[in-house]
Amino acid sequence: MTAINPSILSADFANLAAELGRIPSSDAVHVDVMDNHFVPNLTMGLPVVKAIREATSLPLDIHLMIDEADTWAPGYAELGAESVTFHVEASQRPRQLIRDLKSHGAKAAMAIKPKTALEPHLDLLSELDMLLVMTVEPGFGGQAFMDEMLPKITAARRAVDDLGGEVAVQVDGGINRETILRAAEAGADTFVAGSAVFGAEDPDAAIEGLRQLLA
Ligand SMILES: O=C(CO)[C@@H](O)[C@H](O)COP(=O)(O)O
Repeated sequence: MTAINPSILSADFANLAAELGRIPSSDAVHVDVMDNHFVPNLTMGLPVVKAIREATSLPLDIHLMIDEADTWAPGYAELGAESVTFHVEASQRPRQLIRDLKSHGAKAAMAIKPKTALEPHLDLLSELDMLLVMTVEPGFGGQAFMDEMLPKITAARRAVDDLGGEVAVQVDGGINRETILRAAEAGADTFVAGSAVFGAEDPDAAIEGLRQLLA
């Protein structure tokens, strides 16, 4: 099963409800929460994500690029997100956090930055619903896909397959019509795309276009 999750970081923030209406065929809406500490950019927090939750019936895939994930992440699960992704670099007790997210009914996902090695964190894999391999330095949309992350995606896929294949492997950053197949062939199954979707005249057609490339 593959999924295309458009990132609203590239949407018009002054018209978010209307923008959500332009992506009805999304598998989930990817929401980038940034705190200007963990990453050098600031987007939104719980009140805005709550408003997004109320403005759409699409599942929400929350990507937290924030410090103190252990404190803040459960709140996003509580408001009804389908999945909540925390960065392993921002959690002091990831195993407990995964349990907390699940106890609030959300899927638990963990992200790793490009410079973070995967192997030291693979012991958490069996408890996760999704692993996000960042394919750009987190913080901004519109960056180029880092081909040097392909081996990390493959390593993640192998580790997931060894466990029985229940954990999704998500990629985020620079995913577009040129790069999506490379990421898929390396082992990704869940694709976040910001500028490739919201930069298109018809965002929903852009989602369908990406899907067809994977078919
Ligand atoms: O998390 C991030 C950036 O840190 C992403 O979700 C971006 O929003 C992806 O944008 P594109 O690279 O697809 O334009």
